Amino acid sequence: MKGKLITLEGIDGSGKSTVAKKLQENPEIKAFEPVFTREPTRGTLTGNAVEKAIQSDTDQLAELFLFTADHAEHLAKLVKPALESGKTVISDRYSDSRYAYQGITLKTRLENSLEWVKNLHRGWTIVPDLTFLFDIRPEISVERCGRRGEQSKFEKIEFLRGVRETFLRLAAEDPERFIVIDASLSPESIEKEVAEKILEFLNRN
Ligand SMILES: Nc1ncnc2c1ncn2[C@@H]1O[C@H](COP(=O)(O)OP(=O)(O)O)[C@@H](O)[C@H]1O
Ligand SMILES: Cc1cn([C@H]2C[C@H](O)[C@@H](COP(=O)(O)OP(=O)(O)O)O2)c(=O)[nH]c1=O
Repeated sequence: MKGKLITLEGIDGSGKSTVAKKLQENPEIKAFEPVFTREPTRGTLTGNAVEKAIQSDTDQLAELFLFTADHAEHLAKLVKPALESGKTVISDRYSDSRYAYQGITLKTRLENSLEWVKNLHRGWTIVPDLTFLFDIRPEISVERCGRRGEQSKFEKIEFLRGVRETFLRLAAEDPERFIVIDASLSPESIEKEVAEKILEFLNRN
């Protein structure tokens, strides 16, 4: 039996991690014993490399390959084995983050950068069964990030506007897989909506 892969996507500060944490405590979700994970991975060789790249002025193409190497490692060591043993996997960020972020960072370097980045994944990635897009205006999410205290080089309003548009484009192209969430609402109402949709999906499949 193959398990289901559910991903949470959205720009920095859209509230993915907050909801992921709440889902982990939700008794009805817990009953399915999902594996919670994230990209970039934490504490791995590839995850550490990505962390250093994000904190420095790394070449954008090199950065794409580091994020993609981390995805390969994540798939091989965690996602694939879990799905093969029938488990549900819930990942805070996944391949769509590469399509949206690196699609933008590389847009002046590669012709049709979005397609190029998608093609790089073709043939070996595992496409999620369900993806929640936490949609929010970057003006709001960047302010939230400021309050959180972290600073990523990607947390710039103009840049995140492009990333948001790309995420929305990906969602429009694949409406069967994506559910777009209004991430400007309260954490409680977002968690309720996401949990309900996950339970509906898992009970149906
Ligand atoms: N729905 C929400 N409304 C207001 N603030 C929120 C909401 N969700 C998260 N936050 C706050 O915004 C910041 C970013 O949230 P976080 O979950 O870390 O976002 P992400 O994982 O998408 O980057 C945190 O300080 C968090 O407490
Ligand atoms: C997974 C991934 C993340 N990123 C970016 C998004 C974030 O700005 C940064 C770190 O991801 P993350 O730690 O998830 O940041 P946040 O909690 O703010 O959402 O890396 C990419 O550019 N490409 C990718 O493939």
